Amino acid sequence: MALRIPEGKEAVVSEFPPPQPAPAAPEAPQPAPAFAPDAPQPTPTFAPLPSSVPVLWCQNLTKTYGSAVALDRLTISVPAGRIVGLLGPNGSGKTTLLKMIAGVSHPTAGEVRVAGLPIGPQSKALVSYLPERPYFSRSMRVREMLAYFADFYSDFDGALAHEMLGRLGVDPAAACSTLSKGTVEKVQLTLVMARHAALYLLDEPIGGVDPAARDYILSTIIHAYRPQSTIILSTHLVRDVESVLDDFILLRYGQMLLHAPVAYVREKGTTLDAFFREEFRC
Ligand SMILES: Nc1ncnc2c1ncn2[C@@H]1O[C@H](COP(=O)(O)OP(=O)(O)OP(=O)(O)O)[C@@H](O)[C@H]1O
Repeated sequence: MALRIPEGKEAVVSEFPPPQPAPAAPEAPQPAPAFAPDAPQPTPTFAPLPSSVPVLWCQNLTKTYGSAVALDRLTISVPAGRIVGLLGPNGSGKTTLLKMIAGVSHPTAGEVRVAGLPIGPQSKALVSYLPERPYFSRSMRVREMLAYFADFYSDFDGALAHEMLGRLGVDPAAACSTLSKGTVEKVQLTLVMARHAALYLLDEPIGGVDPAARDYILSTIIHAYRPQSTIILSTHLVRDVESVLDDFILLRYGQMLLHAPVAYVREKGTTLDAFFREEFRC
C-alpha cells in the first residue's frame, strides 16, 4: 500500500485553523431543570465559538508515569463541529489524552484548552465524558441514574435520554445490577450523549454493544443529534466508525502520527481501516 507514514514523522494534513488559545468565555450555565420526561428541552449552555477558537487545543501535552511516557509533546487543534476518531494501537495514549481533556488527570507538562479555557470548572461544564470503565452505581435503577444526571448537569435532556433508551431497548425501571455489560454501555452512552455539551469525549463507546445497537448509536446518537458539537471518539473498531468520522487522529507511542480528514485517506484509494491495519501491522 502506498500510503504509509515514515517512522518518526508526525503529520498534520488539514485545512484546520492554527491554534488560537485566546479564551472565549461561554455563557453562564442555566439553572438545572427539574427532571421529567415531558419537561421542555433544555437549550445548549454553550455559546457558539468564533471560528478562530478551536474547541480543543493542546500544546506539547506530556504525561509521564514514573519513567514511562504515556503522552509525548502532543500538539493538536480541533475546530468545533467535527467528529474525530482517536485511533492508535494499545498503549498509544488515547485514554490518557481523553482524561487530560476531561480534567480527571493532570498533564506532566504542556497545556490543554477547551473552547479557549484552561481545564477547570468552566471547561468541564462544556465537556461530556464517557470513560472507558463503568462509573455509575450498580445499586441504582436506570431511571434514578437519569434523575441523578438531570440534577447534576444543567444541560441534561431527560426526554432525549428516554427516547434513546427506548430505541436501544433499555427499560428505565431496570436495576443497573441486573444489566448485561453491553446494556450498561448503552445506558452510560445515553447519559453522556443526552447532555447538550460542546465537546463529547467517548472512550471506546461501542466495544461491547451488539451490531444493530452499534449502527443506531453511530448513525443516530452520534451523528444526527449533535450537529453543532464536537465528538472525539476513541475506538479500535475503525471499520464500524469510519463512515461517521470527519477526521482522525492517529497516535503511536504517545505521539501524534497523523491528524487528517478521513477524506485524505479515501483520496489515496484506501479506507481508514485498511490504512490503520497497514500502518500498525504486527
Ligand atoms: N495509571 C497509570 N500508571 C502507569 N502507567 C500508565 C497509567 N495509565 C496509563 N499508563 C501507561 O500509559 C500508556 C498509555 O496508556 P493508555 O491507556 O492511554 O493507552 P490507550 O491507547 O488508551 O490503550 P488501549 O487501546 O489499550 O486502551 C501505556 O503504556 C500505559 O501502560
